[in-house]
Amino acid sequence: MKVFKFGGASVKDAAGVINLANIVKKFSGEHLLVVVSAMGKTTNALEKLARAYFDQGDDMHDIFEEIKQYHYQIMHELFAEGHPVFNEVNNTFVEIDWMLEDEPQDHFDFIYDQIVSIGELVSTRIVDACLNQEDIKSRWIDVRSYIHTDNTYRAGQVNMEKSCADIQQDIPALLEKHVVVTQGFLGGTSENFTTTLGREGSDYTAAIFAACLKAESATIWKDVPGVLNADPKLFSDTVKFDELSYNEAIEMTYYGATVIHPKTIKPLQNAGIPLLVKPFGDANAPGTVIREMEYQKITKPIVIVKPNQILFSISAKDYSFITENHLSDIFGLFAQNHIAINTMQTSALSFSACIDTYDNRFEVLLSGLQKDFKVRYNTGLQLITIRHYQTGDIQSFTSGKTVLLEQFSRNTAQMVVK
Ligand SMILES: Nc1ncnc2c1ncn2[C@@H]1O[C@H](COP(=O)(O)OP(=O)(O)O)[C@@H](O)[C@H]1O
Ligand SMILES: N[C@@H](CC(=O)OP(=O)(O)O)C(=O)O
Repeated sequence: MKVFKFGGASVKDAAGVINLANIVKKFSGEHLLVVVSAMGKTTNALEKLARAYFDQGDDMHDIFEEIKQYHYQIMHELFAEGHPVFNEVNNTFVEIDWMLEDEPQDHFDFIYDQIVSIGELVSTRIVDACLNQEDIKSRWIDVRSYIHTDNTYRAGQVNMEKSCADIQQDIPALLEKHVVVTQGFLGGTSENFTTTLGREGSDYTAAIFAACLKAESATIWKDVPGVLNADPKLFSDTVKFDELSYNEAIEMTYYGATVIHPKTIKPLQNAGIPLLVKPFGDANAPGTVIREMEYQKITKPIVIVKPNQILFSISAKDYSFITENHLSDIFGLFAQNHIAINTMQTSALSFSACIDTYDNRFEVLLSGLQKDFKVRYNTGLQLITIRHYQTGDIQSFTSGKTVLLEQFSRNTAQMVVK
């Protein structure tokens, strides 16, 4: 069997949904499980809705209306009046309408997950209905009954053992007769609440299903020809990799290459399943195969630009050295606030750490650090990572920018720049 994952860009309009159905048709002899994300930029819009509801903003009904109209427009292009999918989608939207009628009682992350998750619940109803309309026998399943997480809302931690047990129990029989369609990015807690796995987490969902079902491969269909040496939205002279080792792919995604969610590779590597990254605009194109490779010679540097970075400089208040005890306290605070460090450096008197811009967690971390340390920080920075660099490469990426921190290992150069 194979697992396919279609992201927001591939189902951003009615033509995208039809294109998905045509790709699935090409694989009609195969057992297929299809993971789908929310349509287009729906998750961003739902994030705005969650924030507006939590803050009781005047615009919350307008934001939701726009989300509904976007989906209805696509549905009207795909289905005749009275098709049962209109009811299914309405029922999902109505749950949020009811929620918006009352004032928020729960914490933001919980509310976020209950609202944002409808993007995938609705997109999969539409894809499932379209496949059936195109004479592909499709079956919609609710992923929240299969991907079991703890209750860390917005960053659900997956219980692989429990998830795999349920996936293995039910899905193979369904695949005998149907293309199975399910939601990326979502999970369910033991109390039956909805969680999300972190932004862009649908790739990870596909990897979990592939690993549990011992798939022959997982394919993520993208708006790019495959994995390139840099983001084509930022650089014009990119080259595609025909093949990439799991190791290189993990390093790229860890440093911020957004083409694949960072958690995707591990379950696939552990199960020895290749990950194919292919263009949804040309289903016959080879794309990139990510697999186990003893050695890979990379001749063109890989460049990853991570925006919205904050650089901390932390020093003791009494001018003492940064000791291992200080470091232990500092790392403890980062861990308590679930904040990952993207790159770091120590000197005699200070410890520097570069992190993503998280909404409210940054303030909590800052006030924790300020109790015992002198803290300075810069926001709005970029972290540039260059893998397999030549010395001459660095200058071209930093010219005209102020370099606030730089670090070089044999393979990897990193610069935090303004
Ligand atoms: N190294 C890279 N190779 C290819 N694409 C990249 C790379 N780094 C970043 N990207 C970006 O990833 C995008 C595809 O991922 P994404 O937008 O998350 O797709 P989807 O939401 O449809 O799954 C591309 O449009 C491209 O801008
Ligand atoms: N819809 C979610 C999950 C996801 O993975 O989306 P995409 O596949 O479009 O990146 C998000 O935007 O974060």
